[in-house]
Amino acid sequence: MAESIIKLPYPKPSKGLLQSEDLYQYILETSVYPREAELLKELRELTASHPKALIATAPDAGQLMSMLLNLVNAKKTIEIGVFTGYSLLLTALSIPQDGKIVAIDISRDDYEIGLPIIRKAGVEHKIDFTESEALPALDQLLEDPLNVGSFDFAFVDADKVNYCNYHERLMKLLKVGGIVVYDNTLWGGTVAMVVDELAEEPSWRLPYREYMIKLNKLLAADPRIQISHAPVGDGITICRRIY
Ligand SMILES: C[S@@+](CC[C@H](N)C(=O)[O-])C[C@H]1O[C@@H](n2cnc3c(N)ncnc32)[C@H](O)[C@@H]1O
Ligand SMILES: O=c1cc(-c2ccc(O)cc2)oc2c(O)c(O)ccc12
Repeated sequence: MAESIIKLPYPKPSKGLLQSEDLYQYILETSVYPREAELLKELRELTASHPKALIATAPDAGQLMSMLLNLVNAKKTIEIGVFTGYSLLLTALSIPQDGKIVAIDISRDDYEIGLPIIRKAGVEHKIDFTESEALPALDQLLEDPLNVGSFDFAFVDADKVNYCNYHERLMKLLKVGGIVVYDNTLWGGTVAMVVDELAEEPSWRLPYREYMIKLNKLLAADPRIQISHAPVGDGITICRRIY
């Protein structure tokens, strides 16, 4: 109930994706928040006071991801872009006790904000956090032949400029049948905007729009994957490696 009266101080990433913000709130309040694990809610609420709260993974996208993790019985996963750990905790809660997550972020600082809640959830043992640029970290994983074709699931939510580079590496790390989810693939609806509409957008957001358009074309043309471009959160593209 309280959720409906909390006003966020920034435009929500659903902007442009649904018919209205009210409809997005309806989805969150009817179908997402009531099913959200208590400690995930605690982490989301803790993150809401962070100056960069806007970049956290949207809870409706997280809910779909959790279902995908369960559907493929994911045990060995990669997360690129941790921030305070909403999607990380969600993943850790969705995989079995002996599951493992290679979590990569250039900074540990924000991860440490959420870490006490991850510990309270009793899932820290599933997480191998690496403070690094993601590209060299993925290249290092690829050096071990045991990692090649071994991951069930990956979530990419970091520097948009490198998503296409991450894709090439993840195609090698994922097993056939494995899933990679890319976040922000509708970039606030801007991917479909025409020049006049883009004039309303802050200029710093425009390069990210270009990266997402490039990624969307690359994914649509990649015969190694089956895809679904889902308008949840800020848009996610679900890719299943088929060979
Ligand atoms: C959108 S946030 C991730 C949100 C997170 N998935 C969540 O659920 O809250 C992006 C994160 O990517 C990290 N990042 C940016 N560039 C990176 C890079 N080159 N390699 C790894 N992490 C990076 C940032 O430090 C930031 O924490
Ligand atoms: O506004 C943002 C910005 C990012 C972002 C930009 C550059 C990086 O190196 C990492 C992240 O990511 C966002 C995001 O994931 C989101 O869901 C909403 C907004 C933003």
